[in-house]
Amino acid sequence: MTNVPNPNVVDADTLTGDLRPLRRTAFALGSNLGDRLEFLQAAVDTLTDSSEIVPVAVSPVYESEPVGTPEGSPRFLNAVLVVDTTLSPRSLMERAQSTESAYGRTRDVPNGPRTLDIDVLAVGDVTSDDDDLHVPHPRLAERAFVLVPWADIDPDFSVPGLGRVIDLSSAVDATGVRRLDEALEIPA
Ligand SMILES: Nc1ncnc2c1ncn2[C@@H]1O[C@H](COP(=O)(O)OP(=O)(O)OP(=O)(O)O)[C@@H](O)[C@H]1O
Ligand SMILES: Nc1nc2c(c(=O)[nH]1)N=C(CO)CN2
Repeated sequence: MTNVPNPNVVDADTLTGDLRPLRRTAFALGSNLGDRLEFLQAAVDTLTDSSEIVPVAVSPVYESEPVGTPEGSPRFLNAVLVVDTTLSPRSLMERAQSTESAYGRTRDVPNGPRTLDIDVLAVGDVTSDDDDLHVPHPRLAERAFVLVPWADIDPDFSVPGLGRVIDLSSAVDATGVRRLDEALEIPA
């Protein structure tokens, strides 16, 4: 049987202007290679350099030991960027991946050190179970390095199927997730 598009399913990217819903969206930013703070700032600048992505807040920066990475991997800096956007989860992931590539992210060693890692955490109340796109991000509820910064800036956001960010954050062990004095900026 051929694959006939379902006329009742609207791809948000094909809609224009006011027809597209504006969705509260969060990106997780991470770096454990090179000038980590500079790479996180580059991610904020690049992701928000679009009329379709309106920055809402960027979290403080946290440092933590790497979780689930090869022995001897360097420590991570992590932050969360919250935006409002009309773009679909897939467009957002494509922007995240092109931004990672622009700042030297390679994928040669599984879970190896990376200049920049950007995950799409959640896009409003949308869910996706495609093989290459899981939204909300399937590992977010176990990651203190994601939930602690996210709770700083959007505690009441309700993650589909999981509940409020602040409640998820309170439920994880945040030992070793250390807030730094250095701050990221949202471009003017
Ligand atoms: N919500 C999502 N955000 C970003 N990538 C996703 C998402 N869902 C699925 N992926 C897929 O995950 C693949 C691997 O991404 P990546 O190499 O950045 O993983 P990772 O950061 O090492 O691990 P993790 O996903 O546990 O943070 C990507 O090619 C992408 O297709
Ligand atoms: N502390 C910390 N550990 C990790 C991180 C990360 O961003 N921070 N990202 C991973 C894969 O994306 C695996 N482990």
